[in-house]
Amino acid sequence: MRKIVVGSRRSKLALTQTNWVINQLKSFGLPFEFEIKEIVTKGDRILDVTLSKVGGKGLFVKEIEQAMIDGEIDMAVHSMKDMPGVLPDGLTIGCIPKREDHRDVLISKDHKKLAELPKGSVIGTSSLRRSAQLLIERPGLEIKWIRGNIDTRLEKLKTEEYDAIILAAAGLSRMGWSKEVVTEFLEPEVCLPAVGQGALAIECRENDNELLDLLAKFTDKATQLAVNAERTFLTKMEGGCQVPIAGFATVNENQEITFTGLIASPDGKEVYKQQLTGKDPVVIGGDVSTILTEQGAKVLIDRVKAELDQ
Ligand SMILES: NCc1[nH]cc(CCC(=O)O)c1CC(=O)O
Repeated sequence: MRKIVVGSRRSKLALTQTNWVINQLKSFGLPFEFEIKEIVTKGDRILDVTLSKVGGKGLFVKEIEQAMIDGEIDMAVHSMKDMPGVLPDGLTIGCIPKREDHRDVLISKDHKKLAELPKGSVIGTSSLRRSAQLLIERPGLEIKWIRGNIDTRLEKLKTEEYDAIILAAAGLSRMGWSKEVVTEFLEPEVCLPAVGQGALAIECRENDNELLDLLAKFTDKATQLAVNAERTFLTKMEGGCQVPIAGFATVNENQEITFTGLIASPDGKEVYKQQLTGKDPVVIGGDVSTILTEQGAKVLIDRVKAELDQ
């Protein structure tokens, strides 16, 4: 019987997601054994700087990918939104399970919704995407960076000078937090999610056909289409988490994809947003990128990146 070694970060969310996927795969009753190997990534070691300054996305996945290339592990479960747009040679996303809740949520100290928070309220987030969109909606709010895993952030809301924090609904529900901690679910019209938010990526070696056959059974077609449109947009815009970039797609019963892409300045004063519907995820993700670029979004991205480098 083949033993599949699954690499995972040591965080509670990563281990929960990894165990969930393994249990789903086991339920197919196929002749595989699974073993988890924990890997500490750069993103886990560096906790005191904002993500955008230390290199954004790849942080949580690079070391895990190297272990896969070296044959130390066979597969890994990532949050899709932590995945860079382009994968290293030899690796592939073998499976995309059905997406969890795609929304961001507001959790505030005295249960005040976004519209009710007094001017000057301090919101904890380290995502430029979230802060830019909050400032578009409520220019009077103050943003304060916050780092750490989900539990740490909820604790900091209680003990530090934050009036509210923003988290992904998917992370909360995978960790078993009840909906009761949530003050308000932010719909995509208010806070467009990160590319891939709420979805998982199961990564493996491109030539591991045995494992790829198993993983194929577990892919959700609608999620795959949506994520494909979103990631095409991400790659074409050359965004990372260094710039406020958001992209979210839904798929209807006729397999039609509606994709919305957004690029904004960190202060929320400059916004480029476009929605398209179509059948081909690569075409609509690419077309939204082209339209936003023509409107000036690429110039904005380059400017924001140059400011960060200073
Ligand atoms: N930024 C870190 C991160 N990466 C994935 C999730 C969980 C949600 C998801 O899978 O999209 C989170 C936590 C959060 O943003 O609140």
